Amino acid sequence: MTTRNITRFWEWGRKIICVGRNYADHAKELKNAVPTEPVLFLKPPSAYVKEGSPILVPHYSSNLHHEVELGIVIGKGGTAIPQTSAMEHVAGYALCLDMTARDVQDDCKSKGLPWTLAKAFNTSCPVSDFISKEKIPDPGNVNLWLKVNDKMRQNGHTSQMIFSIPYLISYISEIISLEEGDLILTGTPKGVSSVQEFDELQAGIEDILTMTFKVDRL
Ligand SMILES: O=C(O)/C=C/C(=O)CC(=O)C(=O)O
Ligand SMILES: [Mg+2]
Repeated sequence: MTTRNITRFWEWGRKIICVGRNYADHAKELKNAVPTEPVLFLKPPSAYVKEGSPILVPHYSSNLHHEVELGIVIGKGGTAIPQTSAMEHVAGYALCLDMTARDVQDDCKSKGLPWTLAKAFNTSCPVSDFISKEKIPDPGNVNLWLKVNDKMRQNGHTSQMIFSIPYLISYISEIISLEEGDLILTGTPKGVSSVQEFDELQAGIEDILTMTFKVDRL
């Protein structure tokens, strides 16, 4: 029997639950109201891509955006997890990108359709190596940044989140039971912008980790 290792959670085929509009400055830059409840959507495990492989622009989009986000790796599953014990369910963290076909998302929004085509395509979730819980003692207090071709585009701080990590774990798990190996993307700070074929994206979290991805087109 092969044993699964949580440090390679992206190979487990588990859920990716994404939180949207969790930073007021990002909600405002896209002219959205600041939410009073978390906005949720999903990506399939086929969205994962690791460094060394490219982010692919979907053939039906001409405006692919980067969104740098803190990912929470679930280590212990549960349903209706209380906020007070939520952090006991966290195995660790990952630096993630929520790649978004913004033109497609705008079209879906105007037609009242779900965001699947805009958010869930192959390679829409570039992910770093696993970051142990010990390396981030306070996940609500870390700096995230992203550069495109060496130019800083996003430079935010998780202290700016509207809904805290314990609140998100509790809120999500009441609706969608969490399982070991699931990943929660906690939303992006301001500064999202377009990327093109051949661009290089570099993202980092504090002085803990950086990751680099090239953009390609099928
Ligand atoms: O409502 C919109 O126009 C866009 C929302 C998002 O893409 C939400 C996120 O994914 C996020 O805030 O991280
Ligand atoms: Mg996002």
